[in-house]
Amino acid sequence: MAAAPPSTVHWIVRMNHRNRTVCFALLFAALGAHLLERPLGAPAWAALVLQFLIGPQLQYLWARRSARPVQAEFINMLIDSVGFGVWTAVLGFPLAVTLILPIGASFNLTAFRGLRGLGEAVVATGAGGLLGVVLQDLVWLPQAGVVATGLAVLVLHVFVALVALSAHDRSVRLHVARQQLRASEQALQQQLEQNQRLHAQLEDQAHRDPLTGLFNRRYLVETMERALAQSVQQRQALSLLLLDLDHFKQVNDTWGHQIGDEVLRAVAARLAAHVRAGDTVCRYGGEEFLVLLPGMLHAQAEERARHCCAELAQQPIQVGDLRLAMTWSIGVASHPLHGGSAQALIAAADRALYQAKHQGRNRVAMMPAHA
Ligand SMILES: Nc1nc2c(ncn2[C@@H]2O[C@H](COP(=O)(O)OP(=O)(O)OP(=O)(O)O)[C@@H](O)[C@H]2O)c(=O)[nH]1
Repeated sequence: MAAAPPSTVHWIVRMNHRNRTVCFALLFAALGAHLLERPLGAPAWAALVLQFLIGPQLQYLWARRSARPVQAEFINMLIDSVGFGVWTAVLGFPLAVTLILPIGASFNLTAFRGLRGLGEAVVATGAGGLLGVVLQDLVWLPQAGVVATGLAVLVLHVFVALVALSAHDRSVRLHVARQQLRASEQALQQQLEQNQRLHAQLEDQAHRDPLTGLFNRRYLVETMERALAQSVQQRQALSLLLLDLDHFKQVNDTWGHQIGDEVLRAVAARLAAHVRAGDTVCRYGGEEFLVLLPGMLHAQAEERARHCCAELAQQPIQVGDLRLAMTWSIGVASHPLHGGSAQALIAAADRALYQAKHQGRNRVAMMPAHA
């Protein structure tokens, strides 16, 4: 069965309507029993019916249609308090009624409006009492019959029980709502973390070459600008190696493009395995790679390049059963020796690489300072 849609009537209006309907019916009986002992005529009965049987429904209709239902309900509670005062005085201040009606009025208004509500309840009930004295003169009949007294005490019990039930119901709902809120907060947090992971993954992918997994040229440009700025600031050297596989076209032509891809992957893995933590290895072009070496002096970079050259020349690339002898031609450039910008350094390394190729390949070359 589908759950009933939540009511659109404010919960204070609903709760007071339920409490009034039940308690006022009992109050009608309790005050009616007093009236039987003190016949005050038809107008008193009419007033009793109006306030305690018809009143709760009229008050509810008015409050639920009001643009400000809580404010309307507050006025309803003041009307209740004035009415209680009038009835207490008119009936001659019978003991039980004199106790429970002001208590009920104060309890309700205090629950909704705090200390201010308590003051308002006292004033409204007192004003009602004065009005009752004006209407009826001051009568003093504190004694009442057993039925009237018993009914009055029953009303107080029922009223307190109804209010306690509402408080319990609201605290249970609050607890459930808090748990739901916590669960959705957790779900949101997880979603956020997943999004952050995805974002980091995507960002990493955007910086990677899909074939070799090395950084791509775009990433290199960004990184090199940063690394250079840092080198200038810290007055440190920065070197770069531009490596190009020799006669790579022959691999493709002889063994096919797929084997060529495997060779590129294998040389990329070797390069990546031989760098320091802060170095950046990237695939610069087809069979061209670039290694950025922050803090490395030119002589050390040259040494590193020679090591790369020797290592590849001595250890052929293994692709399945194939052992392919490959060699590097490497151009070396350094900051500040060959310039202060990424563009100048790459151009110097490129010229050196061209020289290495021109001189017969499988070698390292570098340009003179600021050539
Ligand atoms: N398999 C494969 N080949 C590529 C890739 N990118 C570029 N190439 C090939 O790399 C080869 C580069 O050839 P060239 O520029 O003539 O250079 P090379 O044969 O290495 O000769 P030198 O550099 O002069 O020693 C071309 O055949 C390209 O098709 C790639 O991602 N995979």
